[in-house]
Amino acid sequence: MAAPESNVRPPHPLRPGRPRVHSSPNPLPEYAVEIAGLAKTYAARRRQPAKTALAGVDLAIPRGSLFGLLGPNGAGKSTTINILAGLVRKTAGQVTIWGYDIDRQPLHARHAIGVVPQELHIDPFFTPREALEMHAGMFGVAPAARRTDEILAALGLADKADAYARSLSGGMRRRLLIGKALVHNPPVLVLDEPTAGVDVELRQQLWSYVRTLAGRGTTVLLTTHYLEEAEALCDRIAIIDRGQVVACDTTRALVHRLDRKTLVVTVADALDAVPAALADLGATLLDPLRIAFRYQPSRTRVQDLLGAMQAAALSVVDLTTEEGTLEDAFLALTRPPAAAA
Ligand SMILES: Nc1ncnc2c1ncn2[C@@H]1O[C@H](COP(=O)(O)OP(=O)(O)OP(=O)(O)O)[C@@H](O)[C@H]1O
Repeated sequence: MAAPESNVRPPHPLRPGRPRVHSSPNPLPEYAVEIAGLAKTYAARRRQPAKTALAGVDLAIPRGSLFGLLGPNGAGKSTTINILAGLVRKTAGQVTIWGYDIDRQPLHARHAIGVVPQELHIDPFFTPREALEMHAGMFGVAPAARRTDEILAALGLADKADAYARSLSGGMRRRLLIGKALVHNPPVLVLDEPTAGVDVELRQQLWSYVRTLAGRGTTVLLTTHYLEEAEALCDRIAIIDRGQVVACDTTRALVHRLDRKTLVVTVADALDAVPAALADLGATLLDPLRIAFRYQPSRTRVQDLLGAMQAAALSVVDLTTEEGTLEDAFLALTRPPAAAA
């Protein structure tokens, strides 16, 4: 499949099918998506009170990044994505996609983005080939400029190109939805929970395809509930909670920021309990031969912990250290429902 050409403007909405080489002085925006002060309050309906889903979100997604948007249920992830996709109207704030303001240049903005929705809704009466062709038509991509066969092949759907969509498995449907989001060759691809409910093998396939797209220059924004997915795929992550961004950093820095590590020491002789001096340093007994120290690397040196072991006349046989995980960072940064105001 041809590389999405990030230096090529999406097709002009009024002159479809003819992507134009960007002629502005700043052909490649520094940020593929910029969001400032984004707010959304869903209006009250019947017995439902008004609901503020986003309360001033600021996000800058660097061009070419694989960016993860994480957050607990109801945090505002889908609302953010639906605003980018033009499906939900924001209450306040500014959004640009590939440099196009979604209020002032909505058609350009929409052509710069492909959105893969969470729901696996596919019209059962169209084959994958027909579905892609129709979608390309909707975006005004001229027949000669369409890449239907390329996309079907890249997504492993070539042999199902002319099958009824209703005969496709869940995984194939998900891939077809990705294909639909790519027909107009957008520089920004948004995946809302791309691997929810898919098996391990397909998850690996999708990850690999997402990495390929990112490697070719497509900016990818994905939401996921699977923290290991974000950790494995994303170079930057924003954590959103109750409509606000509570952290936004490189994946590595987020984990590092936790400032928590665990040192596990194996001792030569079985213990009934940790000596009091070690308990004061945060040590606990994992089993009679292993002591765990949970410590903050910024405050405590491993050398000091080992010194305390020696002072307690314990003979060390082996030791390992464990970093915090993204899950630890996520839990530390988001509030459980009970702690909510
Ligand atoms: N159409 C709507 N009308 C009223 N409230 C809504 C609507 N859509 C979402 N909400 C509310 O807005 C808040 C944010 O919802 P949103 O779907 O954006 O969160 P999310 O982070 O995507 O959650 P999840 O991970 O569960 O999909 C929630 O409290 C939700 O109930």
